Amino acid sequence: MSDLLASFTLLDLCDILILAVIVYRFALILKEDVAIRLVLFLLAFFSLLVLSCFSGFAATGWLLRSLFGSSLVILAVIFQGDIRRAFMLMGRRPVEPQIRDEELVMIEELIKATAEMAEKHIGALIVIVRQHPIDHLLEIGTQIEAMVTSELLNSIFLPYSPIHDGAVIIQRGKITMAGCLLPISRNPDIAKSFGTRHRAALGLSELTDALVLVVSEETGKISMVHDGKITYDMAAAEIRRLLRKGLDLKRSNKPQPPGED
Ligand SMILES: Nc1ncnc2c1ncn2[C@@H]1O[C@H](COP(=O)(O)OP(=O)(O)OP(=O)(O)O)[C@@H](O)[C@H]1O
Repeated sequence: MSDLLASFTLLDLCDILILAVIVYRFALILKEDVAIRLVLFLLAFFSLLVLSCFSGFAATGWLLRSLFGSSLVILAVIFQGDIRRAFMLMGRRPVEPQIRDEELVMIEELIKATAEMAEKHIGALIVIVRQHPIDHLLEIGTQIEAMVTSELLNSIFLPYSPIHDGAVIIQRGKITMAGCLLPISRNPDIAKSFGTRHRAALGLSELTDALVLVVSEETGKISMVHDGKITYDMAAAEIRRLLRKGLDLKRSNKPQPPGED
């Protein structure tokens, strides 16, 4: 030990300090963005390798030369997560919602109807059933079996229509009921500004996976409710995006009957 200390020079001290800096910088680099990390890592590595060749830093030179031999393996280990992600992205096609033409038409009808009703401040509540059945949660209602069209939705919710109060239910791409009472949410955190129409939408969405569109009679704003959450004052593009996504998820979760795509 005393021999070791006696032969310890200033050069050795610098050598150890350099090693400490390399380890420290290396730890910091790992926290940064992958591309920057890679460039910085390679730059630091080769600069130090060259430096150590022309200086007397034996330990640093030895370490870097040893590392250089297996640098590819080391890089693969350090960046394994990023490399895996890059390969996965390379092999993956962009995910577009898989949605049928009839559903696209239905979505456009819903967007048209809600926009028209919002403009005229006609209140509306429209439930789009996905996987969970909701029949046991509906109190009253009138059975209908009709295509989803903006004209029909507009006329159902007209104030003098006998079935304008309550919710319209859309199942399997058809309007199946109107004038339905939904369970009201008991969530105390719902903003006081939301009345029973919005609370009914929230109540159903807390119990099922249905998507619910609400047009406020008072403000003329359109909201979408799902999973017990409300997105208030939505533009048509956002409604379209969420409906497409929601109906696509419905399909991907559900076992397909034979013959269906
Ligand atoms: N449980 C329910 N299920 C379905 N619809 C309901 C229910 N309760 C109330 N509604 C509908 O909401 C209407 C009353 O809306 P209210 O003004 O209380 O709510 P709101 O959330 O403030 O909506 P708006 O912004 O349109 O006024 C009723 O006329 C009825 O059509």
